[in-house]
Amino acid sequence: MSKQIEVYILSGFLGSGKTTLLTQMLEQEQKNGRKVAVVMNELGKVSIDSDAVPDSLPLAELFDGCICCTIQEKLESTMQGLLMDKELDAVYIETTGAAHPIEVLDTVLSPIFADRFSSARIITLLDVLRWKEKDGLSIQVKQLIREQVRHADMLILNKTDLLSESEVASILYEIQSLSPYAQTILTSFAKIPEDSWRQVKKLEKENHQAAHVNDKLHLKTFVHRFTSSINLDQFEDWLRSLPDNVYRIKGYLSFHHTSSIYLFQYSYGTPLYLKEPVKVPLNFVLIGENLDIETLSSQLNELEQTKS
Ligand SMILES: Nc1nc2c(ncn2[C@@H]2O[C@H](COP(=O)(O)OP(=O)(O)OP(=O)(O)O)[C@@H](O)[C@H]2O)c(=O)[nH]1
Repeated sequence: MSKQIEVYILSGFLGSGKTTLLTQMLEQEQKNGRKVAVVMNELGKVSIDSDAVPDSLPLAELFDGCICCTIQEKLESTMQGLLMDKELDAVYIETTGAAHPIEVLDTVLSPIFADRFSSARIITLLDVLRWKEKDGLSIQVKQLIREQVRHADMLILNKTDLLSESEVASILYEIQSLSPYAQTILTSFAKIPEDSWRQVKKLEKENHQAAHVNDKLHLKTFVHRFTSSINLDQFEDWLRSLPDNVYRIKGYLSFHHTSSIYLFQYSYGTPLYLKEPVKVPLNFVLIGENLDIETLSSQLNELEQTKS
C-alpha cells in the first residue's frame, strides 16, 4: 500500500487565528525537515494570507469560492495532484472562516484516493472573545461556529489574552460540554506546544489496540476496499440498518447484476448511485461520529460473502 500522507484541516471562524497558527506549524515542519504542502482557500479573487507560507513550500491557492461547497471539485483535483509527490509528508489546508469542516473532510476523502489521506484531522480555532460576545452574532454564524467546534479533533481556544482567567475558564467549561472528546488547549497568538497537533494523529493510530483511546475522538473516518461485487438488495438492507451517527458515505461499488461500477453517495440518509465510466478501485469511505468501525467493517466484509 502507498504511503499515508497526514492532512490537517485548519478550521475556525473569520479572524480566529488560522493563519497565525499555520505560520508556526510550518516553521516547526521546516525545522523537522519534513516535506509539506499548503492549500489555502479564499472566498475572494485575491490572495491575502499567502505570505504566511515560505516560498520553498508548494502552495495551492484556491480562490473565489469555498472548498466546502462551491469549489469542492477544485480541492479534490488539488489533493489528487499532491499525491504525485512521493516525498510529501503532510498537507495543511487553511479553510475559509465560512467553511463547514465536515464538508471539507468529505472532499479530502474522495474515494479515488481516500486510503492515502484517511488520517485527516480537523483542528479548530475558536476566538474566545467572539464566543463570549456570541449573542451579537446571527443564528447561522453561531451555528457554524458550533459545528466547527463540535467536529474538531483538536480544539484551540485562542485569544485568551483578551479575557480574564475566570472568563476563559467559564468558556472552556461551556466548550467542553459541546465537544467533550476533542483535545483542547488554551492559547494566545495560537502558540501551541511543539508538534502537539501531530500527537492527535497518533491517538487514532492506537485506536485499534487501546479501547480507552477511542473515547478521545468522536468524528471518525473509515475506508473499506471492496475486492468483489455485492448484492444490491443486501447493500440497501445494510444502509437501512445504519445508525444515525453515520453522516456521510461515498465510494465505488460493483453489483452482481451489472458489469458497471457505480459511484455511491449517501448524505443525511439519502442514497444516490451514478454510473462510473472508468474502472476505479472500489474504495468506500464512511464519515461519522463514534463509528463502531469493527462492526461496520465486518458487515461490509459480510456483504462480499454473498456470491449472487
Ligand atoms: N490579541 C490577539 N490577537 C490575535 C491572536 N491570534 C491572532 N490574533 C490576531 O488576529 C488577527 C486575525 O488572525 P489570523 O491568524 O489572520 O486569523 P484567520 O483565522 O487566519 O483569519 P481569516 O483568514 O480572516 O479567516 C490578526 O491580526 C492576528 O494577529 C491572539 O491570541 N490574541
